[in-house]
Amino acid sequence: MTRLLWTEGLGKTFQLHLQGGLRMPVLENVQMVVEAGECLALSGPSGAGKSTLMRCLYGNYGADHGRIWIRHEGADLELSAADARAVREVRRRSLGYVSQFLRVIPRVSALDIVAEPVIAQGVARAEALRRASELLIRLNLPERLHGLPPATFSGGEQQRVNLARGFAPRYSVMLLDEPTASLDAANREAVIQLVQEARAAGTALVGIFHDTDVRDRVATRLFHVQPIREAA
Ligand SMILES: Nc1ncnc2c1ncn2[C@@H]1O[C@H](COP(=O)(O)OP(=O)(O)OP(=O)(O)O)[C@@H](O)[C@H]1O
Repeated sequence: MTRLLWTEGLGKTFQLHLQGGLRMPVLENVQMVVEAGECLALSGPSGAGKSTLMRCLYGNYGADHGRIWIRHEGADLELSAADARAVREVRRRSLGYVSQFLRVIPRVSALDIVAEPVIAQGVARAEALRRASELLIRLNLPERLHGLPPATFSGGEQQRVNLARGFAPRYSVMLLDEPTASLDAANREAVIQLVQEARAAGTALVGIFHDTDVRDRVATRLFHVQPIREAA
């Protein structure tokens, strides 16, 4: 099997400067591997560190201990040691992140928001727009909304634009943070299909799915994030 994203002894401690420098260890010695075609669902109680782990994997939080590796452009790259330019390149080519909320850009249409990361990969604009439109239709976003900026869209509509933007570039590794949180049954189904197609194409996915029905249908494996008992 081909591992696409993995950690070695990953640790993360927050330091609370406003609380006299109190140290809050959240992740300790995390050994996680996700292979091509797998969808790993992070489990563990509220506050265990699932979102923190996702943010470390995307490079938003630095790791205090251990390493994070990603398969990028045919080679193993240590993401936890990569400089900002290399992280940007990994995010452009290999690593996608679908957060719960869309970052709306004033005056940019839903279609352009979805097509933008595809164009950034070097795909021709017409093809990127075609892919964007196809995904928005699959996610049931009414066509009259495709040309409008999503600032005034409903929460569920914005989340679907965000999902389309996440899936359009066909990254080899995807991180999904509650991708179905504000979706109705039909749209949850569309997301489940997208995850299954991505897996079939060899994508490795890591997700937080609080909806257990969705989790049972998309996850190939659970990864338990162990809560740490005491603050140091
Ligand atoms: N930026 C931060 N600064 C300080 N502490 C933080 C920060 N982010 C998270 N934490 C703490 O780390 C712990 C883990 O939080 P995290 O959001 O990763 O948990 P979670 O497992 O995703 O929880 P939930 O299922 O409720 O979303 C919590 O105790 C939280 O208060």
